[in-house]
Amino acid sequence: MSDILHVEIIQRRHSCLDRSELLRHLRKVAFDALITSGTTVKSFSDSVLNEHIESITFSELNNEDEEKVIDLKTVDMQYHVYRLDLEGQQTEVMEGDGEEELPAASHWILPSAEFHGLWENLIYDSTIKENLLSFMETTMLFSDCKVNTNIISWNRVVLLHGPPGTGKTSLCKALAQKLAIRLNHCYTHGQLIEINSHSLFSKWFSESGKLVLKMFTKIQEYIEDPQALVCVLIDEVESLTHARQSALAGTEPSDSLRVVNALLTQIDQIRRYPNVIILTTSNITAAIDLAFVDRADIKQYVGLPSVQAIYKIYQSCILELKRTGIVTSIDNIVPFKFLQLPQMEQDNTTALRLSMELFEIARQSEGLSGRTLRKIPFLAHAYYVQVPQVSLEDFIKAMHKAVIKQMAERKDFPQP
Ligand SMILES: Nc1ncnc2c1ncn2[C@@H]1O[C@H](COP(=O)(O)OP(=O)(O)OP(=O)(O)O)[C@@H](O)[C@H]1O
Repeated sequence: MSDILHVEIIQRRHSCLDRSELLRHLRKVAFDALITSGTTVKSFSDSVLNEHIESITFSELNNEDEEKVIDLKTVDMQYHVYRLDLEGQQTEVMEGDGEEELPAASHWILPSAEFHGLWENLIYDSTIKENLLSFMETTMLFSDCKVNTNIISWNRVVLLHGPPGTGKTSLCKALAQKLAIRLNHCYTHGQLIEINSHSLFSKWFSESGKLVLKMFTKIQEYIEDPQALVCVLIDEVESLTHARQSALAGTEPSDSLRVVNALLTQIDQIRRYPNVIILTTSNITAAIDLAFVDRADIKQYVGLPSVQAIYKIYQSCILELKRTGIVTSIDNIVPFKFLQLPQMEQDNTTALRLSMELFEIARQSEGLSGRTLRKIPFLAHAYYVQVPQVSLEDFIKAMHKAVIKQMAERKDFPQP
């Protein structure tokens, strides 16, 4: 069985070429026989491609191996042509009983420009991303082929849990976007609806389970379009448990129990549809309602990044600052796997020396969440650089100081 190489093609907005015509043309153009996985090509020697295509990205499904060189002749290429939606986030409001408007959910059409690159920029050591994607692809295949759910059962519910700031919400959004791209032979577009758990259990909302019903009636409208892949994201599902427990303990009106039950019933109803997936997250694993845990097929723990992942996150930040001209240097940070090679010990290039310094900073950053790590370069610049351009060497020094400061500040907020 040959490996699959996904070729994701973003068609320009003004392009009116139809998909098959575009692909026919693309197949005629000779690309380099060897390509590095993850490569994005933005300009082409062919004028038709330049006019109609914004970019092409080549990526292997199970490729955790950065810089892996792929021979295009040996792989099975799967093409995905799509356009990015520019509308961005829309807020769905519900009218409460007192006619006040409550923000109940956020809504995006997928693939959205807002989530472009999100998947690639989430960095984990394990194959979390790939496992989630193959799980979802199997789900969709089984639904498509109408596998009898009384014989083989699966839900369409994913639960990501773990400490705050580890990228769970972003991963759900990125997964929805990736599915909308990869499954675009089945669905013309995706709809992502992020249910606002806070407002769901707010005083106003919990006054009536009717608002939950109203919200799901709206979601149902999207589901009824068979050409749409509908992804429902429920963040912080532990608030659901909290609401149920408070209701049982009598500290909150029993109405909130009705809201929780209404929500669970609605989830059960919509997860039967072949074009629906439900993505949920929680920061407090122990507190998730069992009623909910049982519904999830995938319960994936998302933890704090390891040194290797931290190094890669920092590397991507530096690359971005180089792209934008803030960090100036001819040297590049060496990919993590090359740092480990024995022959590197004899190599004393500036790039290697700086990369080893970055590795040391990564080591000192262990324990920080992905959210904090992505702020370090900003803090480094704001506190210790303060000029429009800086050399890579000085910037790495500034990052080191920023990490030391961050670690010292954390001591003021001891974690339980
Ligand atoms: N492993 C990671 N790789 C790259 N970036 C990450 C990683 N983890 C978190 N981030 C970045 O941190 C930010 C916060 O992520 P996100 O809000 O998705 O986390 P979360 O786990 O849902 O947090 P919370 O539970 O507090 O809502 C995002 O901008 C994301 O890019």
